Amino acid sequence: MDATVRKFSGSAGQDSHPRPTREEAEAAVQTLIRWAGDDPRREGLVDTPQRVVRAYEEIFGGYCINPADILARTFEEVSGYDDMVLVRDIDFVSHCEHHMVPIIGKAHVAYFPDGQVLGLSKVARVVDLYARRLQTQETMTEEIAAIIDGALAPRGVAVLIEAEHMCMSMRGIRSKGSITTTSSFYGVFKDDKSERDRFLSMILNR
Ligand SMILES: Nc1nc2c(ncn2[C@@H]2O[C@H](COP(=O)(O)OP(=O)(O)OP(=O)(O)O)[C@@H](O)[C@H]2O)c(=O)[nH]1
Ligand SMILES: [Zn+2]
Repeated sequence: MDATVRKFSGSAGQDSHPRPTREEAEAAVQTLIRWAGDDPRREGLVDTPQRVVRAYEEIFGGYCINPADILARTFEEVSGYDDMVLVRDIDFVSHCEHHMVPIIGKAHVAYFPDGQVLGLSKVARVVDLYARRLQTQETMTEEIAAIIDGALAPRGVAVLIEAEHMCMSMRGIRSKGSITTTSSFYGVFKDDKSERDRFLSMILNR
């Protein structure tokens, strides 16, 4: 595959959108520096376009990872364990797709296994993958729940995300410290209020 084409895109379905070259991306950063009112030729800024483009490769590296690969390995030898598995307080930094500034938060992910469990780190890796794309909090919440549901076929999945949006605190309304909560429930968590409440009490009463 052409290295300039993103292999695994986000939810917008841009799989075949060719990437600009590194030089084009660096030139765009130079333009933004000039737009901010500074001189991209001065010493402190001269290497900034290269740095920003390298940083973007890391911050937006989630487009190049296939979530199915992360979740491909499961374990069945868990002595019949079939109660809730909850991975709580998974820190993430994402970027809002409207302003491209950080969304900083925590994700809590639970599922009810049906014969197989995931490696615990894989849950955090899935959160990290979707965080490293341009996002809305709602989309990210739903994507995490849907990929775990599809890959593991568990009896239920619950995802709750709490995050602060820098686009609300550092600009615009400048409302600091407001936290947005989103959740997505599948299977048992959707159908059984007592299990949903147990999940919520495990993460909210801490
Ligand atoms: N639903 C949702 N909205 C988001 C998220 N991140 C940012 N936003 C909102 O996206 C909206 C974009 O609104 P616009 O009116 O198009 O943009 P804007 O003029 O920059 O809006 P203000 O932030 O109100 O200044 C804003 O209300 C943001 O708060 C998110 O994850 N989910
Ligand atoms: Zn925003």
